[in-house]
Amino acid sequence: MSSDRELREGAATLGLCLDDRQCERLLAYGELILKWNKVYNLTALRDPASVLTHHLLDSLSVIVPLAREWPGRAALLDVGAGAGLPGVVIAILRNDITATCLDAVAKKAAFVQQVAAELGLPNLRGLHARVESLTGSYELISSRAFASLPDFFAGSKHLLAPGGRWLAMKGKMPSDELSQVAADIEVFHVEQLGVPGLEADRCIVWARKQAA
Ligand SMILES: C[S@@+](CC[C@H](N)C(=O)[O-])C[C@H]1O[C@@H](n2cnc3c(N)ncnc32)[C@H](O)[C@@H]1O
Repeated sequence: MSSDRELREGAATLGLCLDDRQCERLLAYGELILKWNKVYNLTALRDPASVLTHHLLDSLSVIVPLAREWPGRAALLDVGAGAGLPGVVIAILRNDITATCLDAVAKKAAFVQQVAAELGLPNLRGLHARVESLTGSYELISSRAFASLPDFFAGSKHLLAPGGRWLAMKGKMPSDELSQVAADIEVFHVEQLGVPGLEADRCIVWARKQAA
C-alpha cells in the first residue's frame, strides 16, 4: 500500500490532519481492498497508488464538507457502497457517525462486514439489500458512482429521516440530472472539489426534502 506520508500529505491538502490511528486504518483498508479484490470483485484498480488517490483521497474529500454540514452524531446510509466507498472512510474519520454500507451484491456487503471486524470499527456495518426494499431511517444518505440524481433520490426518499440530508458524490457538474430532480426535493448546495492526484472533476450535491 502507498506510504503513510502520501496519505497524510493528500489529506492535508483536503484540510484534514489525520491522527496515527486514522492513517493506519485507512492504509489497512486500502490493503484489504487489494487483497480481497479477486474474491469479492471490488474495484477495477490494481495498484496501491491508484487505490490511494481514486478511493481513499477521493472519499476523504467529503469529510470537511460533511463536518460543516453535519457536525454531530448521525446514522448514515451509503447506498450502492460496493467496497465501502465512501462509507468506510467516513466511519474511520467520524466515530460519531454510524455508517451502514448498503449493496445489492451480498459479497460486497460481506466484505464491509469483514473490514469492520478487522479494523475494529463498531460504527460500521455492511448490509445486503436493494435500496428500494430497505426500511429504516437515516439522517444522512450518501452515494458515489451509484445512479443518476433523480434515481438516487427517488430510490432512497423513504429512508431519509426528517431534517436529513443527501450527499451525492458526482464527477463533473451533473447539470442535466439536476434539471430532472423531482419538485419535492431541494438541491440546496453543489460544491466543486479538488482531489490531490486526481485530474478529474469532482463535486458534491447536497439535497433535502422540500419543507411541506
Ligand atoms: C459503480 S458501484 C460504486 C461502488 C462504490 N460506491 C464506489 O464508489 O466505488 C455501484 C454499486 O451499486 C450497487 N447497486 C446497484 N443497484 C443497487 C440497488 N438498487 N440497491 C443497492 N445497491 C445497488 C452495485 O452492486 C454496485 O456495487
